[in-house]
Amino acid sequence: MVEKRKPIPVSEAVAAVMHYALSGSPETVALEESYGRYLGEDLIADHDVPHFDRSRYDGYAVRSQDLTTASPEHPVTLEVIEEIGAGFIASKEIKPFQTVRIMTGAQMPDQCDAAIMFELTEEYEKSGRKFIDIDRPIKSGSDLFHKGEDMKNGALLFPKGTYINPGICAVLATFGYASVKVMKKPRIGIFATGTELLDVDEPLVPGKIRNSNASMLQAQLRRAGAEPLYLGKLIDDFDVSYKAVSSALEDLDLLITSGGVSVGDFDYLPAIYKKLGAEVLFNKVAMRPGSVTTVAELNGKLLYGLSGNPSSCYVGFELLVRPVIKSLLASKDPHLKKIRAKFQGNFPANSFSRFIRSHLAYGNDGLEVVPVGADKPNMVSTLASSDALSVLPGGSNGFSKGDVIDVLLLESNEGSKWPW
Ligand SMILES: Nc1nc2c(c(=O)[nH]1)N[C@H]1C(S)=C(S)[C@@H](COP(=O)(O)OP(=O)(O)OC[C@H]3O[C@@H](n4cnc5c(N)ncnc54)[C@H](O)[C@@H]3O)O[C@H]1N2
Ligand code: MOO
Ligand SMILES: [Mg+2]
Repeated sequence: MVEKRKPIPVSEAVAAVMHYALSGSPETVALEESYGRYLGEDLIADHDVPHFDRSRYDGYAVRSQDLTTASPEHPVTLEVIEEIGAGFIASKEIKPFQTVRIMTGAQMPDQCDAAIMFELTEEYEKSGRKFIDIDRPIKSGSDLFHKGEDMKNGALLFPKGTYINPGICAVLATFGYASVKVMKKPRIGIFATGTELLDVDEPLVPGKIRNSNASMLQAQLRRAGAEPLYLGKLIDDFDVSYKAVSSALEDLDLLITSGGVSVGDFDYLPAIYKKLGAEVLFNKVAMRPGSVTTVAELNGKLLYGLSGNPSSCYVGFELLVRPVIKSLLASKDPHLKKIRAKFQGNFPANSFSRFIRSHLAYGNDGLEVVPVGADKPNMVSTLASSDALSVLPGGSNGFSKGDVIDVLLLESNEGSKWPW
């Protein structure tokens, strides 16, 4: 008789896997390799940025107290005594009613407290000496980049686990990090099971389909910040699959299989977990797609039996594998980013929670979430056009256009804490 599985709520499944989420360790990479990685330590400013007052414009460095009476009728005249390009510093003391030409970004002379752009001055020569006229008062501090205004010495800039975007690369360079401590990429193995599977470069034949889950999972793993190790496809044979799974575990943080996890005659994963002595945390989750998602634990390592159906595999990954990877990457918000948006579909009541492949759109009245098409679990086309999942909790009366619902973002580097 076929085994009757007891579905557990999505929240319980998430809690069960997060119980085994380990913290990862850091490694050092060159700054140029750090983009897209996650900080392996808190980033703390060890000096002010900028570390000196700088001119905002190509113009003149002035002493604002010289200009308090300046007006179009009575401009104030200053003598120009030298010129400072970016990278140079003043060599002379600037006395009352003196000024220096200064270029954008150059260090302000100590005696000057403001800059004024060339365009607001009149320059002329008299008896071989250079002068400018200024026809307005200048506030102390104006048109400067002030010492420490960007980042203050001692400030915690970004905590460990922050995703390194191009701006953080700039900050790292600013503080002299030629090499950067980043979190090691979790090493995640993938097997695609199914005798029906053809390799991507094989021609179609009756009864067989190309293996799309392996490519999809590798991309999902990369998007989550992990290093995928594709270990190949396995035919639906117990001995072959058992041997492959048991020998793969050693060198991995976590193992994913796709397919072979339901109650079919050739679904061998449940029996493999049994023979391995792994503890099955759950083998049915009250969600669609992905209800057959099974997770087992062996010596603290998680074995994910994701569904063979592409959409079920995809959703099972995003809800249950991604947060474990993000924890290994030191994220404090490891779950998919959750926002609220106006639902643009109509779905009947369902006892299982539904995660509808969707697109987030910017409507005239705010964010809208639009189901992208048929929601059958075998479909890959709808995955291709999804950047969000509409969350329709189980046990409700159904959802209609205009309802404001939870939406999970698939492409965001931000995340959410649990519970959503
Ligand atoms: N009697 C029941 N039958 C099924 C149930 C159930 O509860 N009772 N659950 C259904 C649900 S829901 C799902 S989802 C699937 C899950 O099946 P498995 O995870 O065991 O996966 P397979 O049977 O191996 O394959 C399912 C489907 O996916 C295709 N597939 C598999 N691998 C790949 C791949 N790498 N790339 C592309 N497509 C793949 C495979 O050919 C099948 O069509 O079970 C239902 N049945
Ligand atoms: O629930 Mo299955 O896992 O739809 O696709
Ligand atoms: Mg099956």
